[in-house]
Amino acid sequence: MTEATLEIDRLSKRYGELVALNEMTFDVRSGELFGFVGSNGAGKTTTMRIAMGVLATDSGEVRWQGRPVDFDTRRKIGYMPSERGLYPKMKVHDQLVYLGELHGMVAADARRAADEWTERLGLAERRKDEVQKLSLGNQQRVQLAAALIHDPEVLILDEPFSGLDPMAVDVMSSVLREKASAGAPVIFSSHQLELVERFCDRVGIIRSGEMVACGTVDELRGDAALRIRIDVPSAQPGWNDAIAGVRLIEQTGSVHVVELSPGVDDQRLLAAALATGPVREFSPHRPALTELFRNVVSQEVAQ
Ligand SMILES: Nc1ncnc2c1ncn2[C@@H]1O[C@H](COP(=O)(O)OP(=O)(O)OP(=O)(O)O)[C@@H](O)[C@H]1O
Repeated sequence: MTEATLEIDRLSKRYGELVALNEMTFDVRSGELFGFVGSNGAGKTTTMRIAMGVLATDSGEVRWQGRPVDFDTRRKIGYMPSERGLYPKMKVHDQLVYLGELHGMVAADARRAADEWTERLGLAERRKDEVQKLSLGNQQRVQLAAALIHDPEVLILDEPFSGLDPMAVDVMSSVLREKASAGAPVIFSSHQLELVERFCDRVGIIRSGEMVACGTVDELRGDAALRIRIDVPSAQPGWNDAIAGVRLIEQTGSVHVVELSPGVDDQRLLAAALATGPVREFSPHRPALTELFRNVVSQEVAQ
């Protein structure tokens, strides 16, 4: 394990009978953008709150640079809670300076950082406004500034993109990428799977408090069964029935997406397709993260 890694090691958490986390384990490496996804109630917020130390774990450990996260280490983490944690009546700039000082910055440094981040995040005109007078999207920008003000070594962000307009998504994305490029591990939760797929280096899909798939989107695809997209305009229904291990997933007009069981020879399928007449398309179908996610969720239902 490299030193600059945030390790989430077998975290378990119960609320009475409810198992919120069951040995949740993964790591986020230096310079990496890690997308943390899962259904509502899967355990994302619980994991992040434990990692930040605002919630106690029943068992397991969170480590940063090989050492358990403690009070001092926590000051090196930038955290954006899902419930948002700003003081509504405090002015934007004052609030950021105050939060910077809480993290141990001297006032002049905190003021300079508040100037820089409000500028960078498009809030320069709003510095003297009370937070409660800002739109939700702008409050979220302030929340991001609050997570960044003390130049943290690690970023843990709970749904930072929810409710942002496309311009704000771009600003948020470039800031997070910049922090990762500077060496920080960046973990964020999101239900916007297209964005996660486009943006993250690795993705962790959790289900019922456990990590069930973790890796690059390509690696996650590697675990999925091979799917092929075939356009056979002259085919009659049942044209592929003779080949065992081929399952029709969807059909739109003459375009079929089929799934092949392990060991099924795709060339036999191609021969069957050619036997129907012209074949306009025959290509591996690369499932999007949304589809991979649905597969994981449907396994949950099937269990
Ligand atoms: N304080 C609490 N008391 C009891 N149960 C709780 C508490 N906090 C969370 N839970 C439960 O723990 C489970 C995990 O919740 P958590 O908020 O971590 O999920 P999540 O993945 O962040 O969900 P979402 O995508 O909806 O934000 C859920 O079943 C939730 O109802």
